[in-house]
Amino acid sequence: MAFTLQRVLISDNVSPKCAEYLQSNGIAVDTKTKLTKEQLIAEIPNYDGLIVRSATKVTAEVIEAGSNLKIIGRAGTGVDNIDIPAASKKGIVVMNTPGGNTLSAVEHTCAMISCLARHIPQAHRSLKEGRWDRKVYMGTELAGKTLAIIGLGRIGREVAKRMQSYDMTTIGFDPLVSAEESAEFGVEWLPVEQIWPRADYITVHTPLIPQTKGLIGEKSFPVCKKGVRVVNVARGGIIDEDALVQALESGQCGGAALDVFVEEPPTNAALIQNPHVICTPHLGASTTEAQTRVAVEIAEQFVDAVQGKSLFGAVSD
Ligand SMILES: NC(=O)C1=CN([C@@H]2O[C@H](COP(=O)(O)OP(=O)(O)OC[C@H]3O[C@@H](n4cnc5c(N)ncnc54)[C@H](O)[C@@H]3O)[C@@H](O)[C@H]2O)C=CC1
Ligand SMILES: O=C(O)C(=O)COP(=O)(O)O
Repeated sequence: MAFTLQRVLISDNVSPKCAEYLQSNGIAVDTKTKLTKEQLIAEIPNYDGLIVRSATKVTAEVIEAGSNLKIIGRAGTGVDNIDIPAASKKGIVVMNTPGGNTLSAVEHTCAMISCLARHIPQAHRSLKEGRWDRKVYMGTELAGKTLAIIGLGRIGREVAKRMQSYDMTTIGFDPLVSAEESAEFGVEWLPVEQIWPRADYITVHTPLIPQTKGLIGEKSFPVCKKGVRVVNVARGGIIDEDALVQALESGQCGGAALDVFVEEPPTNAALIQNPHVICTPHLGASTTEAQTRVAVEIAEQFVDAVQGKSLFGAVSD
C-alpha cells in the first residue's frame, strides 16, 4: 500500500532529525508544539500526517477533524494518548517506535530504585538547604532484596538483568511470557498473587490498558510486605494514586519512585508532596540517544510507508 504524503505536523518536542529526514524525502513539515486542544483541531485538517510524543492527546475528536489525515506516528513507545480504534475506523495508520527508547527507560528505572534505597533526592535537597542529616537518611542495601517486575517485555527484562548485578533476586509476572523464557533472563515467573507478599521492591513495565489500570491498588497493597517500595516508569494509573497515598501514609508502602502520573503535569499534591515520594517529570525517554533514535525511526517508517515498502511499527486495535 503506497500513498502520497504532503505535509506533516509535528506537535511535540521531537528531535529536529525527524523533520530533516522527512524534508529530504520531499515531505513538508511544520513543528507546532504546546497547541491547545482547540488549536490542534483547527490545524489538523491542513495535514495528512501527524507525529507526536506523549503530550499531544490524539482523541477521537482530533481524528474526526483530521479530514486529510492518513498516518499518525508516535516517536516513542506508549500509544495510550492516541485513540487507535477511532483512527482504524477512518483507515488511518498508527505507528510507534518501540525499542528506540527502551534503554533510556531501563536506566531511569534502575536509577530510581537506587534513589529509593538510599534517599538520594531527599538527602541532596537537605544538604543544599544547609543541613547535614546523616541519621535521617540511613538507607538499606539492595543486595539480598527481592525485586518484582510486573511486565517482562522490552523494558522489564532489561531492568531485571541490570538489578541482578546488585545481587537482587528478581521475580516477575507477565501473562504473555512463560516461566521458561523468564528463567532465561534470570526472573522467577510467579502468578501475580504470589508476587505481592515476596517483594521488597515492585516495578511496573506494562502498557496502560484496562487490565493494568490500578494493578497495584487498594487490594494489592495490604497483601504486600510492610514497607514495600514501588516504582512506576511506565504509565500513570498502573499504580492507583489514591491507594498509594493511603499506603504511604499508613507505612504499608515505604516509598515510591514515579516518573509518570494520571495527569501530567500532576495535580495530586498529597502524592507529590509526600516525603517518601521521589519523582521526575516523565523523563524516562528523555536522553539525547533515545530522542535521536525515535525521531529518525519514525521518520524512516513514514517514508517506508509512503513508498509502500513496509508498515513496520504499525499498531492496530
Ligand atoms: N517513562 C517513559 O518515558 C517511558 C515509558 N514507557 C512505557 O513502558 C511500558 C512498557 O514498555 P515496553 O517494555 O517497551 O513494552 P512491551 O510491550 O515490550 O512490554 C510490556 C509487557 O507488559 C505485559 N503485560 C500486559 N498486560 C500485563 C498484565 N496485566 N500484567 C503483567 N504484564 C502485562 C505484556 O505482555 C508485555 O510483555 C509502556 O507503557 C511504555 O509506554 C516506555 C518508554 C519510556
Ligand atoms: O515512549 C513512551 O512510552 C514514553 O512514555 C516516552 O514519552 P515521551 O516521548 O518522552 O513523551
